[in-house]
Amino acid sequence: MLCAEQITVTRDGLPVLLRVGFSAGPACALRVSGPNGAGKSTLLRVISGLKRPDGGRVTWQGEDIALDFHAHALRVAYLGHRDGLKPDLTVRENLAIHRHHARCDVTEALARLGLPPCADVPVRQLSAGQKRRVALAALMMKDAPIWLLDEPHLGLDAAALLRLGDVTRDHLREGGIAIITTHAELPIPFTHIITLPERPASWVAG
Ligand SMILES: Nc1ncnc2c1ncn2[C@@H]1O[C@H](COP(=O)(O)OP(=O)(O)OP(=O)(O)O)[C@@H](O)[C@H]1O
Repeated sequence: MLCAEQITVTRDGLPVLLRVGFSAGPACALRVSGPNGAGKSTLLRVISGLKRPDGGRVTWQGEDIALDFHAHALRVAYLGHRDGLKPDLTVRENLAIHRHHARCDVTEALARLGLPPCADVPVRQLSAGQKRRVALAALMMKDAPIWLLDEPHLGLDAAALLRLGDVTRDHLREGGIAIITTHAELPIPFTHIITLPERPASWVAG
């Protein structure tokens, strides 16, 4: 069970998140919604352990993730706005980086995201949507129970959105957790939704 308890984050002395909480167990698909600037990406970074909250805590199986960030990083697969790929390596070589302790091999990951035609192309030559597919293939290779997807639909065409839905549903069927920020309709059976409120004007530094 993953729990966020009373998460508060401030920037420049002003709150971005104020006492946000949720629990997510096996097969939970949590949609995080809210207007631009509401703190969705910030919440994902806190759950990933990349950002420490100013108040509250995140726990996994009842234990504060702050006790061992290295262990937490191993259980999280995070897709941020940037794809985190190595531009001079081919698609296949980028995925091969994740082959140790992977939940599937490179060939399967390529196939699941429709990437075989560009498997041997350097990533820098790919379109934005193709890069996003590679990032998703890398994510599904990681044997991690917690998926954190920050606007995963960006750049994806209709076929790729269906593939995103397929791999996410498989992850949920295997007992995984998916926490997803999105402004789009995704083919994912969300079981929980949290909506972050718009930041009051008095909270936004001007
Ligand atoms: N590096 C930063 N320094 C200062 N303030 C920041 C920084 N990053 C984000 N913020 C503030 O935190 C607020 C929340 O940002 P965040 O990226 O979490 O929002 P979001 O809900 O993901 O927005 P969007 O829908 O536009 O992606 C923003 O309004 C911004 O004012």
